[in-house]
Amino acid sequence: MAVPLICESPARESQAELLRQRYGFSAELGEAPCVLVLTETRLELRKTDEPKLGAIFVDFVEGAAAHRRKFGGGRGQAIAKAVGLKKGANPSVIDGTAGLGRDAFVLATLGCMVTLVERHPAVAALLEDGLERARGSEVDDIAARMTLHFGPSLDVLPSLRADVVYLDPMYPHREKSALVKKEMRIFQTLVGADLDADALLAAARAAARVKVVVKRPDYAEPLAGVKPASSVPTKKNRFDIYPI
Ligand SMILES: C[S@@+](CC[C@H](N)C(=O)[O-])C[C@H]1O[C@@H](n2cnc3c(N)ncnc32)[C@H](O)[C@@H]1O
Repeated sequence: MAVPLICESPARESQAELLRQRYGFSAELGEAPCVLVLTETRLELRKTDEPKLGAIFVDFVEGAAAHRRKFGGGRGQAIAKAVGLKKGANPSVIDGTAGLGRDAFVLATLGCMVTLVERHPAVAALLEDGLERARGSEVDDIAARMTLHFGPSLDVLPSLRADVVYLDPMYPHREKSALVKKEMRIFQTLVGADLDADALLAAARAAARVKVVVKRPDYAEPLAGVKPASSVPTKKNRFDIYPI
């Protein structure tokens, strides 16, 4: 079902129409579980039957992204260690499952050139909007290191090459953690589980010069059942490392 996109700002109706055409959004609200709303200032995703959950949007300038940029631990963070951000080394990275771009933003903040690949049209549109708002802001230089490709990684990866390919596919949540954070609930309604994720490992290996890094929940099997050479653990996840 096409995600509807409605426009709350008369001044931005032509931009809304451009987004509908580019990503195949519909102009009718219909009975879709989620709706994109173009407000005066940003693009938001809302869950239609649970409006109290609030909205999802991409914000690289303020909020959690700003907090992590300033106080997140820099190159000491597990993701930086996994990707191989040693002193002076800024590997190029393809993020093959970009989502809301949080991990990609962390890597770009630390100096990596990051190519983001996202196949879900609503998520790609949110990312595009977040990147646009980052331009000309205090994180302009970081946004300049991020390039977005809309499409499935299995199609896009063969034409790309980078030192590291990073993957973070959605993983079916355990029964008990079904009451995941409100944001995840909206996101899961929209995107669902990435049931074809296993196929990504081989495509990622073909595109990477140095290594593939896969983020997994700590309780999850390795991607495609392939044992990594090593892992960097965090509180709830781990980064599995596959050297080339
Ligand atoms: C768990 S989220 C990634 C979160 C991301 N690491 C972040 O920091 O915001 C997974 C995302 O990958 C996307 N995705 C999954 N498989 C993909 C594929 N084969 N090609 C492109 N995007 C994919 C999903 O649509 C979803 O948005």
